[in-house]
Amino acid sequence: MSSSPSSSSSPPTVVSSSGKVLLAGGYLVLDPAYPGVVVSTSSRFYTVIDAISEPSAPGADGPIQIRVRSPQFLDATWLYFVDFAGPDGVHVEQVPDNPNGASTKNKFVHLALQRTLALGVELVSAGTLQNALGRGLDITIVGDNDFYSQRAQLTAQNLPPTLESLAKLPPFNKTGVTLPDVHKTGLGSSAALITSLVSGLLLYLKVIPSDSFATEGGTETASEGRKLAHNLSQYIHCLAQGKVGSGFDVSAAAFGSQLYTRFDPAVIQPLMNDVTDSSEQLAPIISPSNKAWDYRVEPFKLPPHTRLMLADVDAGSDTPSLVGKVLKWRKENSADAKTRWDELDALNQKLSRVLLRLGEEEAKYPTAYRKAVKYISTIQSVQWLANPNIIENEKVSDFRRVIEAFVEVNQTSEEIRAKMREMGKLADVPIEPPEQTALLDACVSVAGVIGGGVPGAGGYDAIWLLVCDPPNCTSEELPATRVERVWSTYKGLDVSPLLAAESVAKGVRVEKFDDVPGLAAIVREQ
Ligand SMILES: Nc1ncnc2c1ncn2[C@@H]1O[C@H](COP(=O)(O)OP(=O)(O)O)[C@@H](O)[C@H]1O
Ligand SMILES: C[C@@](O)(CCOP(=O)(O)OP(=O)(O)O)CC(=O)O
Repeated sequence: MSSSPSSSSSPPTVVSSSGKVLLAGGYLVLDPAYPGVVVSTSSRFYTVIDAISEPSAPGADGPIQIRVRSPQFLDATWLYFVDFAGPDGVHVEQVPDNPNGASTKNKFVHLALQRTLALGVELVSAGTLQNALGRGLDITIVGDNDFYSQRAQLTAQNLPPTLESLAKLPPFNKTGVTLPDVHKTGLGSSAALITSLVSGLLLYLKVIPSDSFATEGGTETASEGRKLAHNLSQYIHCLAQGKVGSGFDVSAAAFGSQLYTRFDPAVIQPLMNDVTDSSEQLAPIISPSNKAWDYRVEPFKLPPHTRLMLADVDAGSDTPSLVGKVLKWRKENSADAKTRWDELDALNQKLSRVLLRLGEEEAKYPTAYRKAVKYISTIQSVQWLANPNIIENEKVSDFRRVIEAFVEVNQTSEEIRAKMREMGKLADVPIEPPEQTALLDACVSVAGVIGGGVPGAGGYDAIWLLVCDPPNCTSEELPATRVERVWSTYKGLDVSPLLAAESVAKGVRVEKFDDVPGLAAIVREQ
């Protein structure tokens, strides 16, 4: 913006939300009968909201302005005027952000501003909201590097595609391209973006209490403010995407890792008309007290001393076209599809149960658990129970039971892969295409690798692995190092690791501006 007003001196509001990986339950999770195993990632989206403190021209009393910038991209500044005078409560209109009158559009950002302010008017009144907005807002949105492919940046710096190289890149690295041209890695950028922006606005404008994100995610424990932010984000995300997906990505961004059961899309149907100023009231529908929000978020997390590894595979698949074909096959073969989905669901649930059980084992028998992880971390999974000596250890039963549970994770994830491949063949969809099968087989046979698969809809996008991560090991001893070696020398596909691990924080989190490495620098640069 050419005449950008300066920002206030108090620290800005910073709200982040996590990315997602659907470990198990792809396609099935579109149906409320089947839960999905969702892991939220340490890679996050950050929304930074600051007040505009001075009039744009001395003495001028201009309109309320909201400027949104995504400094990782070219041509990514959007300026909006907010008007409370019209008949519709609140109107948010994009205006050119430079004297030439040219500016790109961002439907996701525009709808997030428009619908969040509209809900705010209903919940706290137009006057209160106007006061909270003051002269306007300066908003910066950034995503951790993992959300976008860093291949070009690594090549430009002559760095190999390894975790070590990725760690050397500056935080919130510039992509050098416009948003439509960026290569996404599949961590759910739009869901994380919407959830952090909506949550940040609700908090900044005091539509929800300041401690809304102090409690953890999960439908039992989450605050009403977190649930409101989730419901509103689900609605805006569906509207911006022009479709209602299962919503597991927004749920991961809001609540963190979980077993997710989708909501009935009928709840938001009355609001799905894409008119900027709809006369339909949002609050009665979006409110967490609306019983029609029937999603379920059950606790889930990966076992201790294991590590999620993700890799982006530089080929890419179009999720909506895969989904369309699988759902068509399901419709045309309903009896067979039901049997197969029920079988897959039983395996998905078995996987989540045994992963959770491992967490309980660690809590009860930390020493035996640690020893078991250390032991299997140097051996291929097929050999984990092969050595008869492991039953001669002292504390034999705890130690062996932990190993057996890891074997069950391994076998179940392999069975899920097989069933997904079968479904892919029947529906004529490359859910786990042969190139991905070869890559996964190579990875899963590495010593200390517990299991793996293609996340979400599958295709040529990415792979996930769960590997042992025993404490007090040198990097050479770690399974992750061996996996990285496989990836970096792999010939069949171009495999590039992502830095993300499982998020320790559950979904939306309030951040301290100066504590997030690289955030202040990118926000302050103009
Ligand atoms: N850093 C960002 N800043 C602003 N908008 C973004 C950013 N990243 C993604 N988006 C929005 O999300 C849209 C991409 O959405 P979508 O194609 O659904 O991606 P995904 O599969 O990652 O969720 C972009 O067109 C843009 O509107
Ligand atoms: C098929 C699905 O169940 C899972 C798709 O998961 P992905 O992680 O593949 O999704 P994208 O972020 O759109 O690439 C569709 C859904 O649940 O919405």
